[in-house]
Amino acid sequence: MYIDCQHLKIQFPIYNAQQRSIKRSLLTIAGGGRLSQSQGVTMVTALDDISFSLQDGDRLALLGHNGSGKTTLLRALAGVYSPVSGTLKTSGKISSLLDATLGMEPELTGIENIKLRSLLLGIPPQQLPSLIDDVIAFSELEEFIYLPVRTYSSGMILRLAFAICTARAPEILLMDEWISVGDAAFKDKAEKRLQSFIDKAAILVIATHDPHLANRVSNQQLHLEQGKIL
Ligand SMILES: Nc1ncnc2c1ncn2[C@@H]1O[C@H](COP(=O)(O)OP(=O)(O)OP(=O)(O)O)[C@@H](O)[C@H]1O
Repeated sequence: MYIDCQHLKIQFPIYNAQQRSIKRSLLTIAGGGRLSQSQGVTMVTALDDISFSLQDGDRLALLGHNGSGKTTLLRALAGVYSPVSGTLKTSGKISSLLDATLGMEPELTGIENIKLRSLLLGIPPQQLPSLIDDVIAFSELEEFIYLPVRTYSSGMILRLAFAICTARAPEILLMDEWISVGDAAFKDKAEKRLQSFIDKAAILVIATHDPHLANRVSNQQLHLEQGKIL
């Protein structure tokens, strides 16, 4: 498994920055050239000339101030954004803990949501019964697992989503900050499961503002500033 990223550039066109005065003031504020004009459209350069390679066993922490490009890089790795230039090659199944509750269907029961997620994650049907047992036991939702998810509290939805997302070992794992789930009693249990889930990943990329966490979980760090590597 690997990630090979060379000279990656990601830009966003902003189509509604129409007024000349807005454009001029934005371009002035931006300094370092992150906002530019192309054929009358304002472009934000979120990432510019990003190169790195990761192999099995690598744990990369992305550090940087708000707006430095960490989330954009994770989304590009997940295939959400295509590069304007540069190349991004990956080998291995990518799992992302960017938004655990994404894709949860409120009208379906807990059990049905587990089945739906398993399908989306490509889990073989023969593994489904043990996965369902594991998620039910871990999430502690008991008989609520047979009710529609819209009847759950926000904490119950998070428990279910977290239990599903962390049920199978990932190959390449992308995380935006360290996720924290549930009340005090559940948090300890969730932390242990998360740590063992991360340990099983061949490659980890985590964005964080916390240098202590970065030192604890990573063996490589990338400091971003205004979309570039410092
Ligand atoms: N969909 C979008 N459209 C336009 N600009 C965007 C979009 N997404 C991100 N940007 C811009 O790209 C830059 C990088 O944003 P990004 O969300 O990657 O930063 P970040 O390092 O994750 O910040 P934070 O620590 O606040 O989460 C910012 O200037 C932001 O305004």
